[in-house]
Amino acid sequence: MATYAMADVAKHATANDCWMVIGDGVYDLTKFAAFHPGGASFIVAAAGQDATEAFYALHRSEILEKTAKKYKIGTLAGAKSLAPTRGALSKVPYAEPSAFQGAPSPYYDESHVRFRQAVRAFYDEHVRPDMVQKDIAGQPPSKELYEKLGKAGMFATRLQPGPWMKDCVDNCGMTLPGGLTPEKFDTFHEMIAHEELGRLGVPGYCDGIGAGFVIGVPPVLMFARPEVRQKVGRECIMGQKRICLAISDPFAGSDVAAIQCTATKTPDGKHYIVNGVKKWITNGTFCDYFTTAVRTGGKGLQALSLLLIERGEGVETNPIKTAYSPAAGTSYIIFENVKVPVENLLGREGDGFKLIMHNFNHERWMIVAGTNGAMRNVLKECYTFAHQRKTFGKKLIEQPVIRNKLARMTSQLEAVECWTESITYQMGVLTHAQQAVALAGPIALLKFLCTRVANFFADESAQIFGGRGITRTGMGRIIEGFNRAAKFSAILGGSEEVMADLGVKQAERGFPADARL
Ligand code: HEM
Repeated sequence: MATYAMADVAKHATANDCWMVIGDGVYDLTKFAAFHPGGASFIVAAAGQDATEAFYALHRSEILEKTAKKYKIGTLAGAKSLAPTRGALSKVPYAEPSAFQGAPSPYYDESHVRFRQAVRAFYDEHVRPDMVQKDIAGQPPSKELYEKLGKAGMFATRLQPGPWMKDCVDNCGMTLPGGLTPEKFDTFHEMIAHEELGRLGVPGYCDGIGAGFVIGVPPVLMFARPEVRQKVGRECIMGQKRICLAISDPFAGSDVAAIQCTATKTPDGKHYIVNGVKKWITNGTFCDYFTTAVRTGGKGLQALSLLLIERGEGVETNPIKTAYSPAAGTSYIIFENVKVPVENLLGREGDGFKLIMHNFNHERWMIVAGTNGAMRNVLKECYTFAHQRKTFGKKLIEQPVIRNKLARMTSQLEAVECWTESITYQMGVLTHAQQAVALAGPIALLKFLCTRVANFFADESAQIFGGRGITRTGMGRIIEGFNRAAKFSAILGGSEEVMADLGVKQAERGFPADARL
């Protein structure tokens, strides 16, 4: 591409011959002006000039990569590119957890930095380019994308460390991001994997990328019979098949004991016949397997079991319209006389509640990690916008009221992240049984805190962005999307109220009988 001086650009300063500079690029916008969504007049007014500041006051960088690409005719001599680099860590204050902006930390080493960059670069290349359009169109991630994600280890690294990772590396041709090995993979790599997906800032489409997998496959990997475990585990980790977790039904959300869906054994003892309904099941509209809570006996928690149901006769999945995109595949599922082999029982009959609880701590922690990632991105957006946007003749960052909002958001997120790291460390060193005793309460309280802070973020970030914070496309699209989805984390995996109560009740268990003021 040609290199121009500013004097060359200045010669093309009319509606019929309209060049301008944005960043380090020289654009000929003569033909585009009439199609400009903001109107032709702005383009013509900037003809022959360096429009960088005006452009960034009103647009996101991605517009240059997409719409403007075909109008780029060269670069400006000596100018610096402002385009974000694929996979790069941000230098915007607090846009990354402190260890990823150079601060020392006991939790991370160089492999975590490489891993975060590789995961981000993968998403930048394979997901970011069309995620917004697909989210708006309500189109779930394609089968091809699922397989690409599987092969690149993007699903495996969103599971707890376990033998399944090495199995897929050794036997299914899977590689791991950033040259990681299964032996090196730990709970912090996993936390980063969840954060990075949340960070993409398109909650509906991104939940379409395996939100069902991360909660649906662990019971299969841990409690299925060996043949079922290997087959289904590999298929799902490699992205060839899709799975979801079907616990809630219309009468039972956080109140798992009220589940009504039944599974009755056939007289020959070879099958279960499943009847019932499940509601709010993420990824249900497009998945192949359903890890399902069913009632195999009478009433109460002891009559619950977990069953792996394959899509087939008698399984009907219908979309539920939620506040975010149908790309997440949120579903209402009807099981009508579905025949399921008894080999698909996970654990033993009556173990359902135990297995669900086993999964819940991890699910709640995972929701926290994803929400933290989303909040980091919102914070980055807010700091950056506050520098780009001018009102009353000043940049937003020069207004004390905006700095106060940033201070409150930053300090709250830093506090949540530090507690998340501390619990992540404990998860990595405690056995599962120890975690169930020691971490159920703290994880519940962490989720409670995290989603309260997310609520605060939703509120304050929209105030910083103003009208753009309530607009689906354009500069504030991430803020608007975050606002629409912030409630999901506060409800899914155990509501905020249940989390708070559980946390304190768990603490009560260890209350010393001799404690006095
Ligand atoms: C390569 C050059 C440009 C391209 C490709 C471009 C593209 C766009 C697009 C796609 C939108 C709609 C954004 C949305 O989804 O809300 C938009 C809006 C707008 N653009 Fe541009 N634009 C360019 C340059 C400029 C320049 C130089 C100015 C003037 C200084 C300008 C002023 C505006 C305004 C005022 C809006 C309305 C959006 C708002 O107020 O938030 N544009 N532009």
